[in-house]
Amino acid sequence: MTASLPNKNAAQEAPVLLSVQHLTRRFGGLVAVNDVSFEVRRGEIFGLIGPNGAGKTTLFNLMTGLTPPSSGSLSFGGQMMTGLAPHQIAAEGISRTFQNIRLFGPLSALENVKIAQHTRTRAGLWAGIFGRDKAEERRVTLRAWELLDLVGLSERAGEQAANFSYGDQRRLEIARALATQPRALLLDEPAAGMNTAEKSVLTSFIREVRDRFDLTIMVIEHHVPLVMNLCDRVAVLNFGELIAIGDPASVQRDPKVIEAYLGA
Ligand SMILES: Nc1ncnc2c1ncn2[C@@H]1O[C@H](COP(=O)(O)OP(=O)(O)OP(=O)(O)O)[C@@H](O)[C@H]1O
Repeated sequence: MTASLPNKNAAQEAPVLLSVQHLTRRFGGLVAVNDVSFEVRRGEIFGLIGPNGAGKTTLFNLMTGLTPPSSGSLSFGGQMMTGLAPHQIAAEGISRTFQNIRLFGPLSALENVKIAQHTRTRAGLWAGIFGRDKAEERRVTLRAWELLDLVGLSERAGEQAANFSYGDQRRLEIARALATQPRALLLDEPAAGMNTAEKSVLTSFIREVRDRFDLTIMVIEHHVPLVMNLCDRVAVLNFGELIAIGDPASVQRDPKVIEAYLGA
């Protein structure tokens, strides 16, 4: 696996891919995401941090259609995504992983990646359930092998996902997310549950995935050294509000950010 430098300058000049405008989500009296606006440029690795309960996962849920916004909008590649169902947003090219891993535990790693491809294959979901034609099946299987190889799991393709370590399950989740051929990948705490050795290779792995698939990546992560090393820019949420955005070093020095973390 080859490490690459963050393409910070390239990302700064690249066109905007994701535009979040005044996104707000209320749950009863609680404003989980409060009038949040920012833009992510093509090719960026964009971090989203903040204390527990700050609204990070809710923001990902809003961006992937799992939770409808109370107000505000998301556009992707200039196209409005607000109001689309999760499978439509995935088909447009925004894919994600989850904080609580959502693999099919009893199925093999290979089957997990094959099933994830249904949003992109010609025959769609019905074929995922009732079987594809032979040529399509071969293509889907080959691509699943390629993705497992990329995340370093091809030698365990036949093993049940439930038997994998946390770190390997997270890598398998990334392979699944890539199976839909996204343009943007949203990673919700990819280092959670990983041991130190797994965490140390995660940065170069995520950069390699970005470079190889020409992706734009947003990442929620509590592990601060990882965020600081990995991300071109970082946004900070606190009580649902965007309190800081910028390069990792300046965000880390921002008094509002320091106060949010010390007060948490
Ligand atoms: N479906 C829901 N119904 C009611 N409240 C919710 C719901 N989802 C999230 N919340 C609340 O919204 C707030 C933001 O939660 P969210 O999970 O987005 O935070 P987070 O920044 O991802 O936290 P963590 O770092 O702990 O995962 C919390 O107060 C949470 O309890």
